[in-house]
Amino acid sequence: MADPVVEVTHLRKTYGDKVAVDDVSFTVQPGEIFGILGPNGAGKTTTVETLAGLRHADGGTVTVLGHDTQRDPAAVKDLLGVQLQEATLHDKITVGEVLHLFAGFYSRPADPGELLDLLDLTEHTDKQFGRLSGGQKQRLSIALALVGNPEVAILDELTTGLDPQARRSTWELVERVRATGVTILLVTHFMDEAERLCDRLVVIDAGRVVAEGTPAGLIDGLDDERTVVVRFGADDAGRARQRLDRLAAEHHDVVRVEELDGTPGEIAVSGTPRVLFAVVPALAEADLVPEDVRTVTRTLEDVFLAVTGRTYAPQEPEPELTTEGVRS
Ligand SMILES: Nc1ncnc2c1ncn2[C@@H]1O[C@H](COP(=O)(O)OP(=O)(O)OP(=O)(O)O)[C@@H](O)[C@H]1O
Repeated sequence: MADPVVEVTHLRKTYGDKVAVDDVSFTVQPGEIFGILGPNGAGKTTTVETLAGLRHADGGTVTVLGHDTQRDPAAVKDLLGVQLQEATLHDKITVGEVLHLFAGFYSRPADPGELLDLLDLTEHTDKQFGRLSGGQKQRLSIALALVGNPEVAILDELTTGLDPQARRSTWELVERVRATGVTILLVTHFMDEAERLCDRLVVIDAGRVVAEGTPAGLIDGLDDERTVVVRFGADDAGRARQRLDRLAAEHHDVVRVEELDGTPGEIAVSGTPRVLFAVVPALAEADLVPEDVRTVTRTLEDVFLAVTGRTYAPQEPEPELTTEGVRS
């Protein structure tokens, strides 16, 4: 395997009594989109800011292409491009001006024209920052992270506040940037974003890594319970529930039957990977024709639930940390 581009080992960072990052380790390989995923306050931004040498670590080491970012932050200045949350620029500065200004800070900057093209900003070159839409501002912030021609780009909460279409086009841009050879460290609290974009990721909760792997590998590593959801109209719902409850008592592939909140008449039947083979004949035999049948696809949210015991709520109130980094 190639030498890692980023290597974080036992990283620890406190703010007074608060342990924001507690013994975090991971490595990022060249050309990867590597995710740092977790709810608000989990310690993601602190991790990447410390990794970039912008904050002082209390323990552990971080190297970027072999350079220790704590001991020698200047050595990584040209190697690492950082797009952090809520970049604010003067309202009157234009897209073209700000890119040229930032390009002047680096020894071998990217071509601003090429960057504008890459990020679909060419037609907005003369637009003032204050007049850009949310999506355009995000694209400019990615361009600014790339203007130094870095080997590694850190993108932090890129799509927060964007509408679904702008999110999807931002995802395509991130893939376009990776295709140029830049390794990407993507910080996000969106599970779907991590699942869609990341080759590998760490899930961070209360300052600690609680899961690590590829999105598919993490999901496949869950137990092999499967769920089928069937929906019935008001006339059949009661009879269907009774039939499925009986099935759960009789059939070893069916473990649980629950009515789902929200949509009346929706019944979830969980069991082994063969649960579907039990449900369909039982319903057919009783002539119960569902209005809808779907199987539940498992996601990183199920991984989070499995490793933390909590439902994933990205905006959940911050966990209280004790000095040991344990939720009190
Ligand atoms: N400068 C600071 N002083 C004190 N506490 C801080 C500081 N910055 C962050 N924290 C705390 O450290 C913890 C981790 O914060 P951090 O911003 O790294 O989390 P995050 O996962 O990036 O969340 P978010 O997505 O909300 O930024 C939080 O409890 C936060 O309140």
